Amino acid sequence: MTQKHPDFEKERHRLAYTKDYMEQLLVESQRDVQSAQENIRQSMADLDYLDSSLSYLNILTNARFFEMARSQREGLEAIRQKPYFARIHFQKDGEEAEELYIGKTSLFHRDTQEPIIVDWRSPVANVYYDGRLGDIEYDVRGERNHGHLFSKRQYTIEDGELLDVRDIDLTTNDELLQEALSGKADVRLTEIVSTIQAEQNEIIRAHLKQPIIVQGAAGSGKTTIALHRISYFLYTMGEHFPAEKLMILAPSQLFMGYIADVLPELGVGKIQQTTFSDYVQAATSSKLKLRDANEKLAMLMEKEALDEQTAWISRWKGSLVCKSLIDQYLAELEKDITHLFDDIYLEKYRIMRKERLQQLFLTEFAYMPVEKRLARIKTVLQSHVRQKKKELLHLLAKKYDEALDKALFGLRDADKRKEQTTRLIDERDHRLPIIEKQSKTLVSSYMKRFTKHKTKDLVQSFYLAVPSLANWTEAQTASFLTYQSSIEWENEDLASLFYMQAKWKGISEEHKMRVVFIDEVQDYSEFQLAALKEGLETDMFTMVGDLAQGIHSYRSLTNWDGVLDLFPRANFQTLQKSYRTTIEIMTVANQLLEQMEENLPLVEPVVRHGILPQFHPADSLTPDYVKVLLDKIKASGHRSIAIITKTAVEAKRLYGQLKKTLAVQLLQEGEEIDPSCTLIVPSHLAKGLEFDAVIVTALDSVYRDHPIDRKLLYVAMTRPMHELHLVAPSISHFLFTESMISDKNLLDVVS
Ligand SMILES: Nc1ncnc2c1ncn2[C@@H]1O[C@H](COP(=O)(O)OP(=O)(O)OP(=O)(O)O)[C@@H](O)[C@H]1O
Repeated sequence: MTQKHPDFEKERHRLAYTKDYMEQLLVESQRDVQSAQENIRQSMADLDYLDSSLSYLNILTNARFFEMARSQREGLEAIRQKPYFARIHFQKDGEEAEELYIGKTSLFHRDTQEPIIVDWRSPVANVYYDGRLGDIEYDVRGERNHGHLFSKRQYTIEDGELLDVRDIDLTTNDELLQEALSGKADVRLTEIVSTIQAEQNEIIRAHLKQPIIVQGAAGSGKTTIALHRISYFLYTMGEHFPAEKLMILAPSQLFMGYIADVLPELGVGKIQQTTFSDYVQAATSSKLKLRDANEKLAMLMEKEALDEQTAWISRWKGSLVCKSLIDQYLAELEKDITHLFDDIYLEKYRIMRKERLQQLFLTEFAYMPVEKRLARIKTVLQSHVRQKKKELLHLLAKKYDEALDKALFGLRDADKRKEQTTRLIDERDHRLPIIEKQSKTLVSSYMKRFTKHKTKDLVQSFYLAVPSLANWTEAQTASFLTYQSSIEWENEDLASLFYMQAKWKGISEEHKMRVVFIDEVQDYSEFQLAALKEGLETDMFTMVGDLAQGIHSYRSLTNWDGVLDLFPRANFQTLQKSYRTTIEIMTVANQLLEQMEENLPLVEPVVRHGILPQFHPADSLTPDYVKVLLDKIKASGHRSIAIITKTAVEAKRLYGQLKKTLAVQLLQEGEEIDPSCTLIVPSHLAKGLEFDAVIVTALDSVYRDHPIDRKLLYVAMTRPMHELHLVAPSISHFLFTESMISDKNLLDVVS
């Protein structure tokens, strides 16, 4: 048995003290909840015969009290089994040294205000993640603080029991991290607050109002970090940015399920979680039947390359050239609208000149989207008409009064006088009500000349107009028009759609997010990012991705330069270390990375060893073979296992073959992962996921020496944490040569 830490007993007492205090609070908050409930019940009963406003007030106050007590109770219960995970012994300059225990939320002693637990997101906790021992500096709301860090200590606490205590300094390996990485056999992502590494901490806490772009290796924790940054953001800036104004854009519905449990664990609720496609459709009120994005990918995987036309159009739709052509197109439409303005008359009086209206439209309201400008002009006109009508009625009434006076007192001839006054009275009684009536409908009938358009119709008419705006050859124009007539909507059109909405109608308050987090950003085009940024009028974006996994690169980013141009204030960070995979697996995956055009540095796995990846030469995967293999993997203690195929067709075929005898699930977009099954998943859908062990197959088709295949294979190979198995008739199906096996000893061949 290993030696216990000399302070173990002391720490056990400290834990007992914390737990006791928490129990006491739990009892109190339970009492508070009950008393609030009782008060509400009483006030309800009193409603009928007491002054009801007083009872309502009572109900409201108690409801608020109830909510507070309940949320305190829930908070305490969430950390009951593991109140904290680390301690720093720290002295701020000019103050007494303190021992601060760091956990998922903070807890202060009600009477003494002593911090019993300090939140991991608090400024001082940064010292734990960032600080080396000795003299250190840290920021609190932009102010530099100095201090001295004497020690950092970590705890293993399970079910409220202290199991281990260890001090960490520069020389000790981070055992807690090692433990965290070697365990975990879940198909879901978890929070990592106790083992966040310094380079990850830097990204989580990087200036929150500044955009950040992270190029991170597979398994470097990008998704995890993005989620922790959200939690940190709300903790630090939640007062100014409510959770409803934060949005995380995930690559798929499937992925959202995969991250769903982490956010509540990190104390994050209510934030918008969606995909780019769903968000754009909601924000533009369009329901689109989008062509399956993977159709093109499948085409790419079968052919040498997408046919030049298709690739060219996809690239163009995601480019800033397309964006500037929309600007040109909209400028033309604006011109057309400008010509529609006429002088506006109330009865026979001109009450506003068209030049004034044009000036409002083109200059004064130019900062607004087109339809918003027209709506504003309508309001301006309405109040102007109201005003003018009043003036006019007053003026005319006065004019008729004077004329009547003149007729009554100026005309001697009684007949003439009568005729004149009657005429004047008739005329007045006819005209004034007409003015009154006309004024009511004048503006709305004037505004009818400006027809409203659906955003998606505008995009379609833009596409029809493009050939006259772009410098295309006849052949390009012809292929574009043929292409457009063959499809309805596809992922590539979403940028135009969102941008058009922003410029023409504006993004409604409900969809106007103020802070955006994007995972797998390498799959976005420059235009998609530009459209989001302009439409939302913010650059507070956290963007994480990996160019090596850019399997849609025919239509998305191939380098970061363009994104840096779009976000000139951005902080650019790279993460090279992989926390997911063993050294043995990463060494094989790195062979692929070396062959890629992106020139990305090799991934450094954290020091964790496992078995060599195994190559199983086989023409097919029979149920018997899979069963033996799965049993062997499970015997090593691994639970989450996936078979990753190259194509969706192969996945389906394998599923058909295995489902009768084995518990397998064919993973499809929009489905939940069933942890009790072995998953069968095509490589493009495996992106972002992780498993204990992965079996990569290339049975029906080979991974070719082609950028897209290399990326797909790289994605597949970087999914496992512990074991990688490759199954194909020949090792060349995985882009490896025999010498890699014999000379470099990278793989084990299992016959
Ligand atoms: N500091 C850490 N402590 C413990 N586990 C970590 C840490 N950082 C990352 N991990 C784990 O490493 C794995 C990979 O993390 P994550 O999925 O966030 O990486 P990623 O960069 O998004 O990967 P990919 O690009 O392959 O999708 C997860 O299991 C995560 O919990």
